[in-house]
Amino acid sequence: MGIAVFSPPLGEHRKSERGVKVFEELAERFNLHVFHGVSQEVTVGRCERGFDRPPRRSDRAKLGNKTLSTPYLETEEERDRSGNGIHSPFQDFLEQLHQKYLPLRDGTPYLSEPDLVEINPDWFGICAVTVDGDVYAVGDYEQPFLIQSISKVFAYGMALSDRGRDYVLQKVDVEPTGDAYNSIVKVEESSKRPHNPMVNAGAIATTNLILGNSPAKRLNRVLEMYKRFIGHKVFVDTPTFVSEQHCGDRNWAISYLLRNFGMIEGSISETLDLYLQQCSAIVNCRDLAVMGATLANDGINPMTGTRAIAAPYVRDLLSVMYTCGMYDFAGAWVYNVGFPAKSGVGGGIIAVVPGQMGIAVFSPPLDKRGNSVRGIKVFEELSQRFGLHIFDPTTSVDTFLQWMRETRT
Ligand SMILES: NC(=O)CC[C@H](N)C(=O)O
Repeated sequence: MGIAVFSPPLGEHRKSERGVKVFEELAERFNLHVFHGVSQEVTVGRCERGFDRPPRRSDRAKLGNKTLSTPYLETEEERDRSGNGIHSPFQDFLEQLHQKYLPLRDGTPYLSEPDLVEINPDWFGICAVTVDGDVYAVGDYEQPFLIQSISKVFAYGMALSDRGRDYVLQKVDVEPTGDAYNSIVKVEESSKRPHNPMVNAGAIATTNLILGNSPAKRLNRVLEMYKRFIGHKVFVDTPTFVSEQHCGDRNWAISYLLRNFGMIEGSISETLDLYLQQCSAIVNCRDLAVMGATLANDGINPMTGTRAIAAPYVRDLLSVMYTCGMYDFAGAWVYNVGFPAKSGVGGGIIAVVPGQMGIAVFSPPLDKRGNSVRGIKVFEELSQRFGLHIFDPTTSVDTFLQWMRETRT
């Protein structure tokens, strides 16, 4: 359906005041949010072409390979290079993507200070984990690297769980900035709160909200949260943390401004340390894909069955990833790729195909916005090839999972 509201009086941001209220209530009452209950089998608005209602399980079964074999690749030969020994045309496609983009040499890896660690610009891993727990992986998917800004999604989830949505929204807004991730220009008194939790200012304010009686206990809670999402313990890379603490004048400046405007409370060094520690956690591409799959699966880790975050907050994380996850490239990403994602300067990009799978790419060379160059290419091609854009009218994303299930052996 289409919905329209007409009412002339304009409220905040010059939008029809009654209009906004009506849409907020409609969305809430009928669960119309596109990321509501992402893992539910039948989702309003995801209609297969040719169906006059959302497809049911039986409809999708009927579609089978017939409809889907045309746009997708056929298996050329039996191969077993994936994370859990799956043979499938999707695995073959990931391998082809890897081969295709490995020679791409654009971009520069991020270093907080020169020669701190060695980063190989040719590291390149791709991993997809479905809500069934199937792993498709290629290249350096087990190479450890820094989670960096991808942590912002998960810290936001913690703040929401600790303080509730209403309180967090008062402290951190959800508006995209169109500025660089570490921009300081939009941190000003009149805005009352940082723009969104995916840029540094908003992320530092978000971390400020995480509960715990001491710095160590707060850090432990963050690490425990990562563990629920990943399925195993993760560690903070101490040299990176120390280096970012030492060289991160911009983040110190942002933090002081935030406190000056009353946007954060308490010790600046305590909050900034926790933020930098959460960024310095070591993960690999497979870990990120599992974290993405957990969000795709309504907050339950498909490998362990553990709930990592309460279901109502998953939608909030996916929404801010969708609108603000790729720094000042977020608009083009939504246009071209069209599913929620978050990048980090460590070279990782995590993405979520709601209800179906998490996908992660790791490749350190970054473009000038701080996004992995190979990562962007891989996601653009994956989205186009398999019609994964959430507004793609030709391919129901539910059907993609079905196809993956049917073609794997
Ligand atoms: N975009 C990023 O990944 C930035 C993370 C980095 N630790 C910073 O705060 O500047």
